[in-house]
Amino acid sequence: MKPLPVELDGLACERDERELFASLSLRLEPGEVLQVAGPNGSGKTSLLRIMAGLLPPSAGDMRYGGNSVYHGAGREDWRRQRLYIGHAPAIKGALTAEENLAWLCALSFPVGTEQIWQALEQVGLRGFEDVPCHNLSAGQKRRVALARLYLEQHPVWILDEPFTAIDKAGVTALENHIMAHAQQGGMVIMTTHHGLDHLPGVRCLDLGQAN
Ligand SMILES: Nc1ncnc2c1ncn2[C@@H]1O[C@H](COP(=O)(O)OP(=O)(O)OP(=O)(O)O)[C@@H](O)[C@H]1O
Repeated sequence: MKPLPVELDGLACERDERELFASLSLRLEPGEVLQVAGPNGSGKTSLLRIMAGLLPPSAGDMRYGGNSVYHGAGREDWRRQRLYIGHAPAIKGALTAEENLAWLCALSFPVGTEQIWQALEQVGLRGFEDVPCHNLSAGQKRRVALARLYLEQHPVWILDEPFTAIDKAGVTALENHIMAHAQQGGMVIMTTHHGLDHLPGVRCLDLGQAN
């Protein structure tokens, strides 16, 4: 499923009465990858949460296919279209990788055990399907969360620091998966301190220079 265009229209964010960014406007088309860059504290996570519809902007609007993602039917539609994976893996330690994925996907796109095992294999977790997640390493926990990118069908991915704690081979595999999603017409918005200059066509929004 191809996404519709995303438009940021004069977005601003204030936290604790400090302006992080203002007058942020841009348009993203299907097939685009946007890297949100900037120093620590510049507002990258805040912007991704605003774009995911989890934090209201202090000014401006964001539209998906022409409808505001903050109100009415546009809000509900946006939540069905976008997959947000935050910088914390957001998985439950007492549950296995398989149970975590079944639970996370049930909210939007119920999946079977076979599909979950295939996704866990894709992220290098074959043999760890039944292990409680508190017994996994930091990188393995993040891989469990990232397995959703192989399971769910959202056209827009919003990823906060997806490469954190991932080893070199895992980074390459994830970069390839992100680029393949874009080549199929999907859209990816992500923050990372990891350089992406080697990937063709990635747009960069630098919050360190946005004001
Ligand atoms: N829940 C919150 N309440 C108030 N202020 C917050 C909250 N979360 C973040 N902030 C503040 O907003 C600013 C931007 O934080 P944010 O996490 O968006 O930055 P970032 O660019 O993602 O940083 P990093 O590169 O360190 O992850 C920081 O000064 C932070 O203290």
